Amino acid sequence: MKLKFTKMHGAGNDFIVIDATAAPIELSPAQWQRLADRRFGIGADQILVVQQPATEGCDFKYRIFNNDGSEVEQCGNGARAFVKFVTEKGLTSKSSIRVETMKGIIAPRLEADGSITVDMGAPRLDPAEVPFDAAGLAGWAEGDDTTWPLPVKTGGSSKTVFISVVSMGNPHAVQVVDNVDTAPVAETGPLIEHHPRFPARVNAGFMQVVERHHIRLRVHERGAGETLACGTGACAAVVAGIRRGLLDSPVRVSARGGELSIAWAGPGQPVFLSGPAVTVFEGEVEV
Ligand SMILES: N[C@@H](CCC[C@H](N)C(=O)O)C(=O)O
Repeated sequence: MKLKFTKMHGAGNDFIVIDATAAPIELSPAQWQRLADRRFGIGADQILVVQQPATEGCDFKYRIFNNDGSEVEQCGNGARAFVKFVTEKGLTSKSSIRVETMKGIIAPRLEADGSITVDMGAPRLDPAEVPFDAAGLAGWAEGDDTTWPLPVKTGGSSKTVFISVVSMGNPHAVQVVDNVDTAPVAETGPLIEHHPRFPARVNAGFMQVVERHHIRLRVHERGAGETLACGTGACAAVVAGIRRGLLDSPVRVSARGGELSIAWAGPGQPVFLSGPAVTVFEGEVEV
C-alpha cells in the first residue's frame, strides 16, 4: 500500500503527518516504527494521523505514534503542526478547532499573524493520574506535594534526582538543573523513562531557570529519545516551575530547536502553548 505523507516540524520536533480523514489507517507498531526510522524510513520523532472524530462537537480526531511505534495520548508541538496541516490541505476553514485525542479534547487556534496557540487543557497534578507511584516517598519538604526524591541507579551506584510529576494527558517528570548544556540527559533520561515508579514510562524534562519568565529546557522523550523540543514537556516544566515558586506566567521556553511560549493561570486552569509549525516536504511511501 502507498501512503501520502507530509513532513513537518515544530521547533525541530519533527513529524510525519498522514491524512486519514477519508478512511482510517491501521498499521502495526512495527510499521509505524519503520516509517519513523531515520535510516530505513522517512524519519520522525512522532507520526500524526488526522481522522474523523467520534465525539460530537469535535472537528477531527488526532492519533499520535512515537518513533518506537507506541501510540501516545498527547503531543503539543504536533498539535500546532496538525492545525497547519488541516488548514493547508483545505480540510477546514475554521481558525479555532476542537480536536479529540486519546486523553481528552484540545483546542488549537490559528492566530491572525499565522502563529498557533493550543489550549492543552488543565494539567493533572495528582501523582496517581500521571501515573507515578509515590507510595512511601516523602515530598521534598514536609507538606510539599510538588517535588519527589527519585532514586536512580546509574551503573553500580545510585543517586537521587528531585522530580515534579505532571500529566498533560501524557506523563512528565521534570527536574531543575543548573545548566541544561551539561545536564546528564543522555545518561539519566532513559533511566527515568523506564523507572519502575512510572508504570506507563515517562518523559524526562531537564529545566534551567534563567529568570522568572524564561527557562531553558531539554527533554528525553518517552519512545523517542531526546528531541529538539517537546511541547507537552514545556507545558509540564512551566507548571512544575510555577508550583515550586520559581516561575511566573507567561514563560518563554528556549529549547534546542526553537522557542515556545507557555501561559498558565494556576491549578484547574488550562495551559496555553504557542510556537512555530513548519511544512518541510511531501511524499509517498510504500508500507
Ligand atoms: N513531542 C511531543 C510529545 C510526544 C509524545 C511523548 N513522547 C510521549 O510519549 O508522551 C510534544 O511536543 O508534546
